[in-house]
Amino acid sequence: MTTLTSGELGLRSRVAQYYALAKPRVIQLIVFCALIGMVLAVPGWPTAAELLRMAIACLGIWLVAGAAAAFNCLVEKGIDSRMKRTSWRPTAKGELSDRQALMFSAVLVSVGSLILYIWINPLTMWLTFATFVGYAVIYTLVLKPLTPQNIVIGGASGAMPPVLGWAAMRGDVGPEALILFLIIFLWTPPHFWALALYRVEDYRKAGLPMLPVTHGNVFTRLQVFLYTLILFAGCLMPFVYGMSSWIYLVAAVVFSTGFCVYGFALWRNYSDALARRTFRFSLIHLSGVFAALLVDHYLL
Ligand code: HEM
Ligand SMILES: CC(C)=CCC/C(C)=C/CC/C(C)=C/COP(=O)(O)OP(=O)(O)O
Repeated sequence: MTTLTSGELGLRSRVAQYYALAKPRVIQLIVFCALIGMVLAVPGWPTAAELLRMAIACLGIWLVAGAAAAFNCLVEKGIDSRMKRTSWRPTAKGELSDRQALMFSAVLVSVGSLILYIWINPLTMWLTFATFVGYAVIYTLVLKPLTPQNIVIGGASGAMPPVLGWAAMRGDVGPEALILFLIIFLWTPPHFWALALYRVEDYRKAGLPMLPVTHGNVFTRLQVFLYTLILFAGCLMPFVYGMSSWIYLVAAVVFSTGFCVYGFALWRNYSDALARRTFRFSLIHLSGVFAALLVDHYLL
């Protein structure tokens, strides 16, 4: 067994702190959605060159998205330190200084943008950079402290990954990519408000105007349910438009029915535990729907 010196241990925990700043779990799903955009943009099985292009584009998007997350952690260190869920973040705890977080974000966004510009195409680079600005500046700095519709408007940034993926492979923005954008855009409010319902005290303490804080629990539950219904319709679009076949349709109906059932149950009979399960199901829903697009693309 090898024993680590205190220097090596220090380095490991430093790396872990920077890694945490990039919100790796959220970014994983973001990059997965971008990858599906790439997969659908290439008819049939990809060649080795296309696979390499997908890998490079995923890396570039991962880096820029990580930079956006790190910038968010820096700007919100005060808010994060007041919320139970986020008080552990290295920026909130003062383990990483403002300068370190800013440098980290600047390096990631620069390297990621350069990768996209040189090896993918300028359109993907600019769209990804606009997404960075949308989340890091418009959502985090302007919308989040301003209006309970913050996550609806800001959700446009989170919905961009399939568009970025499509642009990386085709060099344009096709209607198929916009349909995938619509799905994530409609998915974001029930995803976030389910969480905000059981974290309402955190948001109240932090002074953020999230919907359950400004409009209360009952109104937010109704919004979650209504959005799951519109999302159901949105998830049918890939089939209706002819991009996907019955395999996708079956999966989309099953996952979206599940989400509507959660939305309905939460609306009628609230508990924090059910809101937590609804939030967790939102992640299963989006991962499942996008995985179904992938399976459908290669099987039929
Ligand atoms: C404005 C849009 C969004 C907001 C406000 C939002 C908000 C949140 C929040 C507050 C959490 C933290 C949950 C926790 O710490 O317990 C979370 C988790 C998560 N979100 Fe979102 N989200 C948004 C968009 C997205 C998008 C577009 C994706 C992916 C495509 C995504 C994927 C995830 C994942 C995978 C987690 C779980 C992370 C974990 O387990 O640590 N979110 N989201
Ligand atoms: C370039 C590119 C593809 C960027 C993607 C943009 C991005 C990182 C979207 C993710 C959305 C997200 C992490 C929301 C968290 O909301 P929050 O900041 O309100 O959550 P918090 O309370 O956990 O900080």
